[in-house]
Amino acid sequence: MTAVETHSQAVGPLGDGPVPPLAVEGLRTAFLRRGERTEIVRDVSFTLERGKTLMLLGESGSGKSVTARSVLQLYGRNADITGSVRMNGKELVGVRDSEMRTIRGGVIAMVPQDPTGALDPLRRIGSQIAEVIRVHQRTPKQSAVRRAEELLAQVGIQDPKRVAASYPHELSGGMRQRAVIAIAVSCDPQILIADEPTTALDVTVQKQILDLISTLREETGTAVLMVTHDVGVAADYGDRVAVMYRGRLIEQGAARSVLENPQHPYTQGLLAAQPRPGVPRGTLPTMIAWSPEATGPEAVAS
Ligand SMILES: Nc1ncnc2c1ncn2[C@@H]1O[C@H](COP(=O)(O)OP(=O)(O)OP(=O)(O)O)[C@@H](O)[C@H]1O
Repeated sequence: MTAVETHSQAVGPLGDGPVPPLAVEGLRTAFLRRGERTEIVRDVSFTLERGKTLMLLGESGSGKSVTARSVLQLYGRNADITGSVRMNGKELVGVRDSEMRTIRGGVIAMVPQDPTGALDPLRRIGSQIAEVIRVHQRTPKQSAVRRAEELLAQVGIQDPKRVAASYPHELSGGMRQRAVIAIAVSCDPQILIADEPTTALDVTVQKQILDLISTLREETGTAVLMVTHDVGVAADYGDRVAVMYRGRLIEQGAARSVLENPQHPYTQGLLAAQPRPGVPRGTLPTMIAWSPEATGPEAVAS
C-alpha cells in the first residue's frame, strides 16, 4: 500500500542522491502480549533529509510515538519490529542492544514528551549532561563539565552555572526541557527525534522550545523527526509532513502541499476539523465517511 505523495517526488529510501541520514522502509511494529499479537505500525516508509524537519502528524493513538520509538528500537523483546530502518545506510533493525545504546544519544538523539521522566531527579543537571558527554565522547571530567555549561547557554539558558548546579525539581518545565535538549544535542546528533516535545509545557513556553529546536537544526544541519497532533505546529515548523492514521502513513509530501492542498480524504477531514478563530469546530465528516478497512487508502498521483 502506498501513501499518497502530495506534489513531490516519491520517497525512495535511497534513490539516486546521497544516502539520507534516516531511511525507513516497510516498518511494522507489533506488540506481543499473552500470546496475542497487535500490529500498531503498518508498512511505514519515510526518509529524513539533512537539516530538514519531517512532521509525523496524526490523532492520538494513530501510532506516531510507536513509530518514533521503533526507529530507536526502544521496545526490546516486547515488540516484533520488521522492515528496514537505515541510518546513513546502516541497517538498525536487528542490531544488538549494546550497539543500539551507543547509537541512541550519539548519532540519533531523542527529546521526549515529558522532560521530567528523562532526567534523574537525584542528580544535578550539569552532572547529568556531563555524564552523557563523557560516556559518548570519552571526554575528561573537567572539560565535560565546562561543555555542559556551554550547552546550557546554547539552548538559551541565561545563567548556565546556576542551572548546572540545580536539581530538576528546582527548574520550571521549560527549563527542564531545555536541559533535556542540551543532553540530546551534546553529542552532535545527525538525527533528532522529538516526540511531542512541548506537550507538558505552557503555551508560551511551547513556542520557545519549538523555535529552539528549529534554530539548533539550522545551525547544525541535524535531520529532525517530530511527532505532533497539532496541524499548526506541523505547518509552522515542518518542511515535510507525513500523515498517520491507524498505523499507516496515508499521505506525505512538502508541508505546504499536504496542509494547503491535501489529496487524501482523511487529511482533508483532519484539517477541516481544526479549530479556527471565529469558526465553530465541526465533526469529522470525511473521517467518518472514509474508512481504510472499507476501501483502503488510494494512492493519488499528483
Ligand atoms: N508498549 C506498548 N504495548 C502495547 N501497545 C502499545 C504500546 N505502546 C503503545 N501502544 C498502543 O499503540 C497505539 C498507538 O500508540 P501511540 O502512542 O503510538 O499513539 P500516538 O499516535 O503517538 O498518540 P499519542 O499522542 O496519544 O501518544 C495505542 O493504541 C497504544 O495503546
